[in-house]
Amino acid sequence: MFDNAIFATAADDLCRFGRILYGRGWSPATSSNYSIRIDANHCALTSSGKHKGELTPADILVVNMAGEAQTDGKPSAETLLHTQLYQRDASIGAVLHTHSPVGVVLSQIWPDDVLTLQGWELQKAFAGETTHEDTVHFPIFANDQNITRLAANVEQHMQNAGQGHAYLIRGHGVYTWGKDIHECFRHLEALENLLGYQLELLKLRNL
Ligand SMILES: CSC[C@@H](O)[C@@H](O)C(=O)COP(=O)(O)O
Ligand SMILES: [Zn+2]
Repeated sequence: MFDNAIFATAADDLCRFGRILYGRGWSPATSSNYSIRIDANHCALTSSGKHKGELTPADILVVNMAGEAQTDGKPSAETLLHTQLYQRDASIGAVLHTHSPVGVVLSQIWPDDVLTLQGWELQKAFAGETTHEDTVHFPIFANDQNITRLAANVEQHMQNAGQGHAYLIRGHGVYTWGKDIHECFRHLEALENLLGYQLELLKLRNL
């Protein structure tokens, strides 16, 4: 079982952040999914197919770490990409997945399977990063409609190369996480801006 009061607070937070992320243009046309851990075995998660700018608590459900719904509703099609993170790291308290134009376009054109950034002050917005002189790595996974296989692919990569702060899915979007929804949102904002800088550099260099 889970604590209903903690779930209700998490559901309110997910609705509030949905309005913010939709307002930024990062979650168009029902895309994206968001979650907040409510205890060791459960998270609050957006239901599948909902408009992210108009979420109400009725659009949020509880899933266990196997991705099984514990309350009424249809869980996000990408539930396993959330539970994969919660299962591997007990310190993760929130996960945000968005479809921002910058993330989608950059992931589509970037030729390598990892995006390495260095030299940007905003890298320090990621927990544990202390200097622009370090490099941050964002893997880019091939998009896959088989989410079980994609989640296994992500887990395998993290076991081999480390967890990092975020990853991209080619032509699809980004996933990032944090100890709570506030840190997770900070990571997402940093990621969006860093990807934007990189895309702008590519444009300028092609001029
Ligand atoms: C509306 S296209 C986007 C979806 O296919 C998916 O990638 C997505 O982000 C939202 O899926 P959902 O099942 O609503 O959580
Ligand atoms: Zn998606």
